[in-house]
Amino acid sequence: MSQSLHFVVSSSRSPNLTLPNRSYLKLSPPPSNLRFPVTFVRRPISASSSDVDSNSPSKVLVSDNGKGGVLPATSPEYVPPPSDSSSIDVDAVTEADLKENGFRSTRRTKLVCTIGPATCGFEQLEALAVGGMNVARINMCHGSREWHRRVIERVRRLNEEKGFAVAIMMDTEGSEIHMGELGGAPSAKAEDGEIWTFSVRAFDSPRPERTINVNYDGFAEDVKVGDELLVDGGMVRFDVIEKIGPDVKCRCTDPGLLLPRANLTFWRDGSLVRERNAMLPTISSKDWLDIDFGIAEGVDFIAISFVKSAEVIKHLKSYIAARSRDSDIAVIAKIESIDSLKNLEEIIQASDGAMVARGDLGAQIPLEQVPSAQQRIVQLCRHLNKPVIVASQLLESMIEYPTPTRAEVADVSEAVRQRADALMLSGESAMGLFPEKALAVLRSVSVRIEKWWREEKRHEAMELPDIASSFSDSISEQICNSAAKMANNLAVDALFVYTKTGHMASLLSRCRPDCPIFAFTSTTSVRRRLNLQWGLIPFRLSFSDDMESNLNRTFSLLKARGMIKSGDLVIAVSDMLQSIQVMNVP
Ligand SMILES: Nc1ncnc2c1ncn2[C@@H]1O[C@H](COP(=O)(O)OP(=O)(O)O)[C@@H](O)[C@H]1O
Ligand SMILES: C=C(OP(=O)(O)O)C(=O)O
Ligand SMILES: [K+]
Ligand SMILES: [Mg+2]
Repeated sequence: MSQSLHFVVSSSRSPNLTLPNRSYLKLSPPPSNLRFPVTFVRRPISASSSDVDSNSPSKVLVSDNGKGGVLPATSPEYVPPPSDSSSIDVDAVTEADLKENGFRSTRRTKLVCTIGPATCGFEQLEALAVGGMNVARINMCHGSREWHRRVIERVRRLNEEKGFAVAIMMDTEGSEIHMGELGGAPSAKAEDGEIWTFSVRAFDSPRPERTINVNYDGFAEDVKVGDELLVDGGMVRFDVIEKIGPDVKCRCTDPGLLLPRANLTFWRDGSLVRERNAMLPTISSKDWLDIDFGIAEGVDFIAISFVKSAEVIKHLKSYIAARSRDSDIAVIAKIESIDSLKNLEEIIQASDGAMVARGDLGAQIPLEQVPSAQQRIVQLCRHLNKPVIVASQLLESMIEYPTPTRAEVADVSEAVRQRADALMLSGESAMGLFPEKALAVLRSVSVRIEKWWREEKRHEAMELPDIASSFSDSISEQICNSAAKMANNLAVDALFVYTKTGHMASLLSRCRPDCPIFAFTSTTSVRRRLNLQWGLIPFRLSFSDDMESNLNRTFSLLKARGMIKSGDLVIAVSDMLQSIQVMNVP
């Protein structure tokens, strides 16, 4: 059976348009001069595309025999066609994935990799991109600006030469209290019962034995004898036993390895001590210099550590808007402090996205409260239509071992099941022994859990609240909600969205539909930014206000590359023409 359908939700959108009433939103009958004959064919989800991974980047590529490795989906020699106004930009890995596995099995959860000494080379970065890295994160806590500049350059070159759209996220150091450099040593071992001195004094090299420099001047004033000092949220513990001027003497109670620049917190009667250190600025003077660096380098995201209030986010956004030409750097609020949990909704509202920074969060609130905080942050971000990253210790054991613990796989699964936009690797990719394998685990677990969720239809009946702030936005939101619902009900192969700013694409992503979302946008920076959002496959394509010609061009370009085929069922929406169109690819 086939029949013709055509949904058009009225005409074009203009910011100044005042809409008379809601009857404006209507489904028009098929016009007699229907130029898009729409054939609607019902078919089962599994009819055409395989949900099973084959030899693709989505396959489980990690083996614990020590030999397993990432099998690149494409040859490293791949050179994408030159981009001009008549072409479409998509990376080789996505292209191969779509061709080999069909739309259904594309990965929806995005992957962020922290770049460090283990992954900063061009080939290493390329291996990560081939392995599915969507965003490269540089952490300004470590390394020099010159080091970070070279990483950014390599990622940019990779994008240009190989057609990737890997975005760059710069993460600020923030005013955290941390240890100094250990005089060049990679680590220092603290044994049970040993007395160590923590001091704001700077020491000459070589560092005196059992002495640690602390970066915060008020340290000795804030701590009290009897406090507990936690290194890296409890990897090593000390009791404060004596204060002598700037020096704080501590006895080790939980032995372990001290790493350079490890984070320090102190606890009194079971709670985090918040004295003068609570007054430290969220963005330090060093952070402002790093932010200037990030703006000059044109990074895509700036993640702000230890956010306490929405004000700091608003302040930074206006700073960026005044300095960055296109002001298109997105600001990500890292939720990792008690204050950020208190002001969560307004912080997320003010930001362009959030990160559940579980490392420091778990050092600021009792560990057993971290999972519920994570769930709350992920849900709130989805309600407010902000991308959310779940970060820290997802595969911590893979810093040293080629295979994850079962508990780590369960943790990754839970984040995917919560439908977070993105998962992040920290030490696993920055300085671990198996960065590509860790990425492959995130990839295969994501694909498998997403598939499970679709099969089981584990849609929690999440009623998304209305978030539009204008009637025009409300139309976009309703169109996207309806289009996503239709896409599920009709089991379409893909949603297409033509979007200039990316807003409509994010509204579709927010619905977490069963099919992938092909997001067509005319600028490379928007394309890169969309790479952080759940379910979006961003393409760069120059398009016009004429949806008919956009669709025809897209179909022929994608067909020529073998990424779609005649008969695929597609729903298209756009932010120029507020419409929902259902059609088979001609
Ligand atoms: N640019 C870098 N240079 C050197 N080491 C780095 C760099 N980035 C990250 N690392 C290493 O990887 C570890 C994990 O990274 P991350 O989680 O981002 O930092 P942190 O542990 O300080 O919060 C760091 O502790 C550090 O040892
Ligand atoms: C991601 C985090 O921040 P950073 O790695 O910068 O400490 C965290 O604390 O979990
Ligand atoms: K940081
Ligand atoms: Mg942190």
